[in-house]
Amino acid sequence: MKTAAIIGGGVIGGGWAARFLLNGWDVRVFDPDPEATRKIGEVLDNARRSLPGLSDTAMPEEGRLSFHETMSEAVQGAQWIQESVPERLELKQKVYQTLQEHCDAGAILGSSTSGFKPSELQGCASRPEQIMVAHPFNPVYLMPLVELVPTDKNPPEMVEKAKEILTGVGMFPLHVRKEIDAHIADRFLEAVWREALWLVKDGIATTEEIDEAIRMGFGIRWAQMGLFDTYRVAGGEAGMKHFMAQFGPALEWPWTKLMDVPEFTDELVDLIAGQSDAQSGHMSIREMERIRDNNIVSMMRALKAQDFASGAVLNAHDKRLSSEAGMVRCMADIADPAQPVVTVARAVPVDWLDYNGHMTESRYLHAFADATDRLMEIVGCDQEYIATGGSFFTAETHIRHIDEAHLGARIEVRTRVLNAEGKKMHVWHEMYAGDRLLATGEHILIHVSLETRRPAPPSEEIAENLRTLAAAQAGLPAPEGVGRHVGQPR
Ligand SMILES: NC(=O)C1=CN([C@@H]2O[C@H](COP(=O)(O)OP(=O)(O)OC[C@H]3O[C@@H](n4cnc5c(N)ncnc54)[C@H](O)[C@@H]3O)[C@@H](O)[C@H]2O)C=CC1
Ligand SMILES: C[N+](C)(C)CC(=O)CC(=O)[O-]
Repeated sequence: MKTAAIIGGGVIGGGWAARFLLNGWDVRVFDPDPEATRKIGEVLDNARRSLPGLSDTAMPEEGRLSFHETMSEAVQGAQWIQESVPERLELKQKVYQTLQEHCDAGAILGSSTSGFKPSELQGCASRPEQIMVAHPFNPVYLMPLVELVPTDKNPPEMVEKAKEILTGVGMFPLHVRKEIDAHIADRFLEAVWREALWLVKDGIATTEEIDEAIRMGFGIRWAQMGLFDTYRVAGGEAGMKHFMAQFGPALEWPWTKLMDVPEFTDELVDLIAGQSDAQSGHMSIREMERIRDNNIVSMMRALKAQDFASGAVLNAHDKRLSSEAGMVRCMADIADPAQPVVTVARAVPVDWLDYNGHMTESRYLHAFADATDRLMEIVGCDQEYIATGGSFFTAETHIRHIDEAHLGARIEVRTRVLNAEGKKMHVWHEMYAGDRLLATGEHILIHVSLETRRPAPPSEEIAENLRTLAAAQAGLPAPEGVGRHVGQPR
């Protein structure tokens, strides 16, 4: 059993709890705050409505969540212990001393610290080799990045194990090779934060104007290509050297106030907080979290389609989840060919919804098209085969929309091959949420040559696999609604 202990269940600990739990781990929480159960419950509600939407395959069954009165009880049986107590070094060191009196010597202790170096955390620990920084980003259940900062006290196999575990819960562990205050990413955030404080303090821009400057421009660019690749492209055909030649001199100009820190007076705090209230005070933090989560999921799903940056991390995680869930990928995986084959299992993501608050009509076809793609792969019409010049084109589709699906609903498509003769394949999909039939899709596909773009016979292997499925499933009752057309009299 995979078990994680979460020590400190605030903003970040709650996010870690959701990340592990929704990826199938049992999660044991210790937090002395009497409100911790409620707070984590609310974070979990948000995670449940957003995280499954990042996957194009079903997430595993949730693990078990438990709350414990003591740290010693919480760490029992945990292979991963994530410390997310407030950012105070002496508090964190004290927590490690207690943890190490009770936890397994082989467990990994990750710290969420935004800025302390791992050597500082290991300072007075009895087993420093267990402790490393695992610095996440908020919301931890959606953001892939975790800065993993070990020291030379951590055995390399423990560092590898840590990477494996973090990858296994869908994260992107960035190995920070040399420890430094605030790691890599927080140094940037700190620089931007400082500059922004100056702009507000000096009355140049409001908090809202600064946010617009980020979200309408470089924030979008950074999310997909980062800093250096973005500037390389900005250098035009001559690339990075030209970019640096053009903008290098600006380093000498007064383009930044980064060397100075604005004095953190009550006046400055009130100025920023007042502008921030005016900007977004009409929304609750939970509401803002939901808006943020919808946006992040939609943007990352767009990157998924490009298999790029965080989208590539999500695709790799989907592959792992799909194989762990035992999704059928080839004929040999099919346990009983006489039964419909499960070709899609997933949650309804936020970008599949419409103004009626349910899965929009085109996404029914999207899901059925994914199911057909999976069937093609199963019978041998996979990427490798397609590269040889054969494929299927869809010639006709009839969808019946029978029931609604809402955000986060787990849907499953069960597929039958009704007929497969020569170049033609007749497919029947049924989409379910639990026992509820949501839709049926009936499709005729024609095998084609990608060279002539005309019908052509499939390979003998594909033809044989299709015949096998059609013959095995022929004993099932004819599907209700098969062969129907839009029959409304004029
Ligand atoms: N908030 C953020 O944006 C980020 C914070 N971090 C880091 O995560 C850590 C936690 O920060 P937040 O979650 O933001 O703080 P938070 O204040 O939301 O949560 C801290 C939690 O720790 C609990 N706690 C206090 N003493 C404890 C103890 N002795 N044992 C167990 N729990 C205890 C508190 O009751 C509280 O629920 C910090 O090290 C912070 O630097 C990392 C990434 C982002
Ligand atoms: C502001 N912060 C230093 C706590 C930020 C982080 O540590 C990471 C994040 O999520 O922005």
